[in-house]
Formats: sequence, structure tokens, C-alpha cells
Amino acid sequence: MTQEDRIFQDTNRAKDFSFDERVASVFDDMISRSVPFYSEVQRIQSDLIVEFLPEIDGVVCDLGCSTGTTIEHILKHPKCPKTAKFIGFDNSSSMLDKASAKLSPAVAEDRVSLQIADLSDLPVLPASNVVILNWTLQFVRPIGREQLLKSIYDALLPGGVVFLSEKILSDDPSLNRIYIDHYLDFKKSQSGYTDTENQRKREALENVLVPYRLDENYLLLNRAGFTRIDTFFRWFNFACLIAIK
Ligand SMILES: C[S@@+](CC[C@H](N)C(=O)[O-])C[C@H]1O[C@@H](n2cnc3c(N)ncnc32)[C@H](O)[C@@H]1O
Ligand SMILES: O=C(O)C(=O)C[C@]1(C(=O)O)C=C[C@@H](O)C=C1
Repeated sequence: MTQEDRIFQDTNRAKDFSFDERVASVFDDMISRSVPFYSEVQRIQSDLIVEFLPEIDGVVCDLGCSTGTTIEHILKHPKCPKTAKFIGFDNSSSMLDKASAKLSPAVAEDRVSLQIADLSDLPVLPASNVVILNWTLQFVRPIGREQLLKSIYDALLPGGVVFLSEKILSDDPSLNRIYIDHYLDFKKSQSGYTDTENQRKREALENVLVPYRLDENYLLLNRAGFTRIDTFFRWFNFACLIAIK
């Protein structure tokens, strides 16, 4: 059972945000209160993902899988083939411990495996039908992003897809300001985070979460080899992209 996220009520919290044990212990609460339409995105994304899974031996890699919520959603989808295999990667062992508990029956049946790995220095991915990067590329150092997307492109089978969800910037500064203000309002109203908590989290995420503009993310995907790209969901400064090989 996930605890309620009150991490930024604590004044002693170290400055830089990190996915440590303390964040992992409240993460499901934190992300569902911090990413607008988080569960709806999981729902519609899994509807899309099953369209790209073959009847037998499909492979899905979730990079930055955190506590395994996305894999759990797909596994529970009525159209998810029973032979599909899932591999979750993350560089936080605390997150993977939570994922392993959440997904334990599927791990026991060998449908899911979890691997500790840094996305800046990823082992070669298996040939995959689907690769997911949900709110994770934004945490990878900008210099490593293109190479990561290239290795995803190489790992995808023909017709395979990458799902990329990110916090984004607008190229119009005044719209950017408005979007961020509405995002802060969202966090206050939907979740009860105070202005102080929001401000502290914002400072902790500075230089840790580095968002790109939507067109910059399209360009990165283009450079990696993808030409068929679409935005299937957007809410102000959050966007979810699909790109087909
Ligand atoms: C915002 S969370 C992702 C949420 C998750 N995909 C979901 O849909 O619930 C970002 C995750 O990426 C992981 N992460 C960040 N930088 C990473 C890196 N360089 N290598 C591997 N994992 C990383 C973090 O540990 C964290 O679990
Ligand atoms: O930008 C913020 O304030 C956020 O809370 C965003 C965000 C994200 O997009 O990953 C940052 C960290 C948490 O993992 C959950 C949400």
C-alpha cells in the first residue's frame, strides 16, 4: 500500500530530486497527483499498445518503469496476449523493489522481468514490439537522449512502436507561463499540495527534470529514424507521443 506523498513538507529534504527509497515509498501517490490525467493516459496507452502486440511472443520494454504501474495496466488489458513478455528497466533499486512486489505473480510466471540499468548506458535491448518511455526521457541527460532513442529504434521490430510521454515546454514564452500556472493550480486543487511544497519540489527538480519543446522531441525521434509520429494526448505542458518504425 503506497503512502501519501508529503515529502516536500519536510524542510530537511536534500535539494536535488532523486528516485530514492523515500520517493519510491510514496511514488504511486506522487505521480498520480502530479501528472495530469495519469491514469487516463495509462488506460488509453494500453488500448494502443495491445494493437501493436502479436498473438504470440510479443515483447514490451518499459524504460524507467518505476513501480511497474504501466506494465500492470497492460497485463490487465483484456486484449493483452498471454504470451507477451515484459521487461522493466530502471536505475532505482527502490523503484524496482516496489515493481517486483506489485507484479509478483507475473514475475513468478516469467511474464515480467525487471532489470536495474542506467538509460545513459543501456545494455542492448531485445528485439521489441513496443518500447515505453513514460515521463523518463526528461530525466536522462540531454546529451544522451538521441543515442537512447537510436538504440530504441534499432531494437524495435518493423512496425514496432515507441511511446514517449514527457513534460514539455511551449515555444511561446507567454503561453508557457500560462500553462505552468495552470499546472500549479492543478497540483493545488487536485492533490492538495501547498504552494510551499510545489515550490520546494520545483527547486529540487531544477536541472534534474529537463523538459524539451514538443518540436524538439519530434526532431529527436526523427533523428533516431522515426518518420511516423503522432501526439495522442496533450494537456497544457504534458504530451504523449507515439512513433512507429
Ligand atoms: C517519473 S518516473 C517514470 C514513471 C513511470 N514510467 C510511470 O509511468 O509510472 C521516472 C523514472 O525513471 C527512472 N530514471 C530516471 N533517470 C534514469 C536513468 N538515467 N536510467 C534509468 N532510469 C532512470 C527513475 O528512477 C524513475 O523511476
Ligand atoms: O514537474 C513537476 O512538478 C512534477 O511533479 C512532474 C513529475 C514528472 O513529470 O515526472 C516529476 C516527478 C514525479 O515523478 C512526478 C511528476
